[in-house]
Amino acid sequence: MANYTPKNILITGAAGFIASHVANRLIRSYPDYKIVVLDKLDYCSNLKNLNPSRSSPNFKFVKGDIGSADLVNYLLITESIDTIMHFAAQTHVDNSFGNSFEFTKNNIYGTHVLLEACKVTGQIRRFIHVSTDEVYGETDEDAVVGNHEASQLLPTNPYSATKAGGVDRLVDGPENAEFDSSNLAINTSQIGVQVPSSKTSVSSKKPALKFLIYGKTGWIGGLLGKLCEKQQIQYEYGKGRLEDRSQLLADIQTIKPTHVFNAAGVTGRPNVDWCESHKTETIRTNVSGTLNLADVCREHGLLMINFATGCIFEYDAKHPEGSGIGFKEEDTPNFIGSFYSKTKAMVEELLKEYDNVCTLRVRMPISSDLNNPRNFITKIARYNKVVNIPNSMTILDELLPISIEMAKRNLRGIWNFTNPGVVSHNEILEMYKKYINPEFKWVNFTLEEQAKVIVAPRSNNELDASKLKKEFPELMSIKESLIKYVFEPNKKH
Ligand SMILES: O=c1ccn([C@@H]2O[C@H](COP(=O)(O)OP(=O)(O)O[C@H]3O[C@H](CO)[C@@H](O)[C@H](O)[C@H]3O)[C@@H](O)[C@H]2O)c(=O)[nH]1
Repeated sequence: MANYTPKNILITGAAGFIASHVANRLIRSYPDYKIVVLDKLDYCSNLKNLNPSRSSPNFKFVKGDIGSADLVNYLLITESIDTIMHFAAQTHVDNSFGNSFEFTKNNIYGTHVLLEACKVTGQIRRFIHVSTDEVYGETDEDAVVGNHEASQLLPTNPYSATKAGGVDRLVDGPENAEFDSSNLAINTSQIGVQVPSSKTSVSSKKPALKFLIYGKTGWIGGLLGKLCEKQQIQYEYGKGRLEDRSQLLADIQTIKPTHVFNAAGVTGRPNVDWCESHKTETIRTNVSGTLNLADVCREHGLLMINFATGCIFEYDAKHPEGSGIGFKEEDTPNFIGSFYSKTKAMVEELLKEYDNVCTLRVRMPISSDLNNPRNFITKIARYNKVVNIPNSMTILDELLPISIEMAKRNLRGIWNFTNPGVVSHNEILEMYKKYINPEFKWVNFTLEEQAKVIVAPRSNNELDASKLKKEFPELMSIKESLIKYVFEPNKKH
């Protein structure tokens, strides 16, 4: 929660008196926040209240009822809502005597629908429920101490009774929810005077997540499963082939995941040169398959975390080697030297059209398992000759837990998924020598010499990891991470 800043806020009842002021103010003062307002435009609300915001790009109005679970779930998912400010309510006390059912429906059932949606989607970081001071009933005129948040609720009319009902449900909380809930009791007869909010954190409870992971036999897919077990997150591996839409549908229908991880794909054995001689197989899985899965997930309102590659760039005049100027998320790929990279760049471009996809650009992945033949360190330690070029790389031990957190935060779009900074082959092998084997020796060769022993050129680049660092300030630089996660735990000397 420490790093949480709202991005996409749902305001219910925003055409009403109080919420429209809040919505208009937020839209004006925070152009970076997307404000989605939901209101059924009942007798006590008026769309004109939102006139000041109508033309703002960060404003979206949806006419609808908070009592519709389908609508609320749909909105939370498609708009990537992370924060709810819940104002929608039937409020006219007099009406509540003759028409108490409407009050129960809106104020209790409606609130419960919202909370259930928080539980089901598992993506709401903060829920602010605007209530009323009337839940406390009458306070003696000569009372010395006013009501505090934990005071007994003694509503005296059907309206305040429904508000107390809604609040009760909120504070008890939907089980499994992981979000902060704040109750604001507002004295509507004296707008502007607010009882301070009480914060009830239920963040120690686990959210009801269920991950569907593709890539069971792969390195990253295998590690993800282990992480889920460690973090007690429910998960299952997909049985379907990515290129078979009906099998993917069957997986989603039987597993009913909250999120889908795609760590399936061909990267070639022993290396990407394999793709040069297996082009249709590469297309089938990496292109058709990935797009298929993204599309099926989109149809089901599911976020797909896609393990992609950053090997679609190479140093150029604007991003020269050693300059510290890395390629950013929005930069257009400029490396198509290998068939593998070429198709990956094409898929990335197409996936931009899918707003349910989070693309993670992994590079030269490294883990603490130095026996794994996929591990970049293992690879370069075994080659007869190695090139020596600084590159961005991904320390899986640090970054895979971050990918899970990204799913929980429902982050989308493209992310350079590497540790900040670069490290060269020789710098890694020096560390290898220091921590693992003091006898270790290696021979360097040039890219031209390397071209004679491999089929396709390899990409060398620096990715700008500042977007990831901003979201996860604790992210370590590549060299620090290498020492902490790989070399210290494997230290032999
Ligand atoms: O004789 C050699 C062969 C390769 N290399 C270098 O070793 C590194 C790894 O190359 P290679 O083993 O051929 O790996 P790739 O097949 O290019 O695989 C990398 O890129 C793939 C696609 O992104 C990822 O799936 C892999 O995990 C990642 O190691 C690169 O810097 C190469 O330039 C040498 O120094 N000497």
